[in-house]
Amino acid sequence: MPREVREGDIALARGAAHRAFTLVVVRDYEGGRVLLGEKLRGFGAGYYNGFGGKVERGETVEAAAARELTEEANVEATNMTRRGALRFVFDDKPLEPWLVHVFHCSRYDGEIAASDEMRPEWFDLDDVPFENMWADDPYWWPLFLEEKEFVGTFTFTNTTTLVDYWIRETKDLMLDVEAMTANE
Ligand SMILES: Nc1[nH]c(=O)nc2c1ncn2[C@H]1C[C@H](O)[C@@H](COP(=O)(O)OP(=O)(O)OP(=O)(O)O)O1
Repeated sequence: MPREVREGDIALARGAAHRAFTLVVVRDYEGGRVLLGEKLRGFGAGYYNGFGGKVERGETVEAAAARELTEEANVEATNMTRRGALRFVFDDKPLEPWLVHVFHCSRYDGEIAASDEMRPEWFDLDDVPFENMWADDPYWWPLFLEEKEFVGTFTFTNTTTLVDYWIRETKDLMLDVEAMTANE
């Protein structure tokens, strides 16, 4: 079982700067469903997850989130909001900690379609496949579904085994993101 720790108790591995990523979860309010994708290749292959990827040099986090959703699920978000910032610290690979910016989207243009990276699939809210998702997901999904903003840190060993974590709601997400990246 992963251990819950106090905020600040997780030292950043090697003091490395974060690598920024995005993660977009599409929610269909009328249908009571969320859209996830089965990752077909690369990091996290085999897991279901939201859509996202690396923020490219010179790109804003928002632009990266929109771009990745289009690349991976073939739709253009028309209302995306930032909802969380999750830091992932690994003791093996990758070496640098990740900062994943989580977004919520409930309206989009276009037809959802698979890409060579993701196979999209709708899930009822009470049937989210946590057994086939990253081990941190059960800790922040409740906050996401309750429309809260949240920040947290998760430490992994052997890339995918969750060792310890903290997670909390935030009333000022951007202030917390600034604090998390203050030394970069
Ligand atoms: N522990 C974790 N929990 C989670 O829910 N999502 C995670 C996660 N660790 C990584 N992610 C997400 C963040 C991001 O959306 C995705 C990883 O991004 P990718 O490796 O797919 O990046 P790119 O699409 O830029 O990669 P390439 O195009 O293959 O270079 O997985």
